[in-house]
Amino acid sequence: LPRSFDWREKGAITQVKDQGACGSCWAFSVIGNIEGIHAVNTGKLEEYSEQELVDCDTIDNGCAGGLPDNAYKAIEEIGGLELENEYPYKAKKSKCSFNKTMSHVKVKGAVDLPKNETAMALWLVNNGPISIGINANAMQFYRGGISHPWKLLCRAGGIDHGVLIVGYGVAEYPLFNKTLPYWIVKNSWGKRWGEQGYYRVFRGDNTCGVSEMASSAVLS
Ligand SMILES: CCC[C@@H](/C=C/S(=O)(=O)c1ccccc1)NC(=O)[C@H](Cc1ccccc1)NC(=O)N1CCC(N2CCOCC2)CC1
Repeated sequence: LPRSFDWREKGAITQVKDQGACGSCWAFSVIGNIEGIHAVNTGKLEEYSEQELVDCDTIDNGCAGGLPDNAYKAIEEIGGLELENEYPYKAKKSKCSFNKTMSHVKVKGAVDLPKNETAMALWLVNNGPISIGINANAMQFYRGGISHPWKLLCRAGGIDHGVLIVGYGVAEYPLFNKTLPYWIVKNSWGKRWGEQGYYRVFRGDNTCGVSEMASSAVLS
């Protein structure tokens, strides 16, 4: 297992987006995963439409929430994903305008990863970025650095947000003879949030439930 890994360096991650005043985090998490897996499989990085999920995924609830596992199934049923610039984001649910001839990628299934951060890191290196559910309590006031809140302040059972793990690393603090392993997480609250839109969270003790709901699409 490499000591650190970052899919952004391999051109598999698109720019950070802003979901706006719409509870569509689940759609950004899933689209980010599919963009990454497609890039790893084909060498081509494309931006797919979160708005298509908000409008056309009838299993989930648009701006009122959703689950990645539902979304993968919905994309299979819808018949694929249009590009971001063909079906742009509006931060509100509107009539589904999916055009089957504009489908650029097809989902044929999904995998739920083991609830084990070492297995997740190995899977990430071999396959691509991972969609996860996370308790966002520690993200509301995050300004940067490696977030490692007390368990009782960020319960693994209180998952309420969908985000994307794009890599992992280890921070060294020789002065204190300390090393901190962390996950690199892509959020969907704009580039000005956190570290240019990213969140680094401690890796190794299921902080904020990072290993509770890890999943990925399987592309055809
Ligand atoms: C109102 C929805 C808010 C939205 C994310 C909004 S958010 O703006 O990113 C944010 C998150 C946390 C703090 C502050 C702001 N949250 C979700 O979509 C979360 C994301 C999530 C939760 C658990 C595991 C994985 C992913 N999901 C949810 O909110 N839900 C899960 C699906 C559920 N459906 C009910 C009907 O039957 C189908 C399922 C609806 C509630």
